[in-house]
Amino acid sequence: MDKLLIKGNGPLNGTVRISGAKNAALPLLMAGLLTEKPCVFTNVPALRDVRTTLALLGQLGARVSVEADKVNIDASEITNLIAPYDLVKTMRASILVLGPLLARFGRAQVSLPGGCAIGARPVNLHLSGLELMGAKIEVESGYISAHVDGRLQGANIFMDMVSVGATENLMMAAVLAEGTTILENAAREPEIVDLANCLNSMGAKVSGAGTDKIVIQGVESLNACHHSVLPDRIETGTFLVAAAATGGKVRCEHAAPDTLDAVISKLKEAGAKVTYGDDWIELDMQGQQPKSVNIKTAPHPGFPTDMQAQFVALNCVASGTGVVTETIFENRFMHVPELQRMGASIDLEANSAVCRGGSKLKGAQVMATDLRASASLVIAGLVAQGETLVDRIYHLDRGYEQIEVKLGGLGAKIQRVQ
Ligand SMILES: CC(=O)N[C@H]1[C@@H](OP(=O)(O)OP(=O)(O)OC[C@H]2O[C@@H](n3ccc(=O)[nH]c3=O)[C@H](O)[C@@H]2O)O[C@H](CO)[C@@H](O)[C@@H]1O
Ligand SMILES: C=C(OP(=O)(O)O)C(=O)O
Repeated sequence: MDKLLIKGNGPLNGTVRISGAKNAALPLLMAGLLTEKPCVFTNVPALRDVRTTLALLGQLGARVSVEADKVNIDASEITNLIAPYDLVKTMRASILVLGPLLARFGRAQVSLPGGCAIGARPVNLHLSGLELMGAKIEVESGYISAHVDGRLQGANIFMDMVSVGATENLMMAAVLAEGTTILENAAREPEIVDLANCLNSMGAKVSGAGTDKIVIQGVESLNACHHSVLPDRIETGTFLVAAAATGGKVRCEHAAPDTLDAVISKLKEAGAKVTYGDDWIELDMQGQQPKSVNIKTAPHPGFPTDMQAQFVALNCVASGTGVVTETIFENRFMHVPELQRMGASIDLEANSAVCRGGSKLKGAQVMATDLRASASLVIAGLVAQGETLVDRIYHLDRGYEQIEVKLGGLGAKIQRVQ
């Protein structure tokens, strides 16, 4: 099993190219199921989750080809409407085939994703929304079986929690439904706007994406698409935090700074100089020790839960005490015991991590437990004295494209080992 070996060696410096966003690419690729016309996606990141998605689409009968960062999907001949446990268990976003398959073919069977390390992550909002659109749904033997007589029907759907995945699934179902669907209390993440833009380029009628009320007028069929995936705001934020933690200066290119307001504001509060243009962002820590910041995660435009672990690592080496509160997932502090193994001073109190800064971290063997927890251990390893060995980096490979190569380009001493 691959591991990362990191030798803490001072400030990161240089320029890094940001990849397309995992969380935009996965729903976009699933949207390829909505049409029999060819779909071409560019700026698709080379990630384990993307490979899983393409395997899933292939298993359903779609023809898929990949040339560098370009993915072609031809879903004209779907032969199978079952998303099996083996694939769904490795990637929860597999649930996003449900809306498109049901909308286009009137039935689908998808394995229940089940819980995962960061929380229970139920899919009740996905299912109740589809039921309001006329789907009959049964959950049996670990599978969701859904069917609809005729077409899905537009509906008024109020989601009592803000869910990115449910908003995406229901939006994809609604584009081919008969009549108008209104999604209220919708998630407002930039990846939802990217999906809506892509669907509209295929002939869908979606308005309001990026607000909490999305209105979708169903159409009978969708056209081909050619869409470039939004840059990854979480990958960008991770490199910026790594630069801040090491006292360095890093410029991220092919980025989307307008998706990073909450993160930029916290980096500035930590003492970093942050500058940006349309598609680049640069952080300069000017050799200074960062200051601890308080953070509370929230749905967009609040502070993203996917950046929480990286800021816990930053707070550990900053000056002062910072309180990091997680409000989205009930078990998203698994990086804390691993950071403690490296000498971090953190107390867990309910859903908050009280991070006492100023720790001199020491390299250790640590275990990645989920995607962003892994990123926080890598950041800690870059700052720690001596060698850090991060085990189980298959989590990291789900969401970061060649992180060791990109960090190496910024001067880090990091290598993938067996
Ligand atoms: C592939 C992808 O885009 N993943 C992102 C997506 O995950 P995902 O779409 O799974 O996350 P959600 O926004 O759905 O989850 C938010 C909260 O709602 C709860 N919930 C969700 C659905 C539901 O039917 N019932 C329910 O109770 C979840 O357990 C969680 O507590 O948004 C999360 C929150 O920004 C991010 O951390 C993930 O990186
Ligand atoms: C939690 C994440 O992803 P997923 O929803 O794919 O598990 C993440 O990207 O941090």
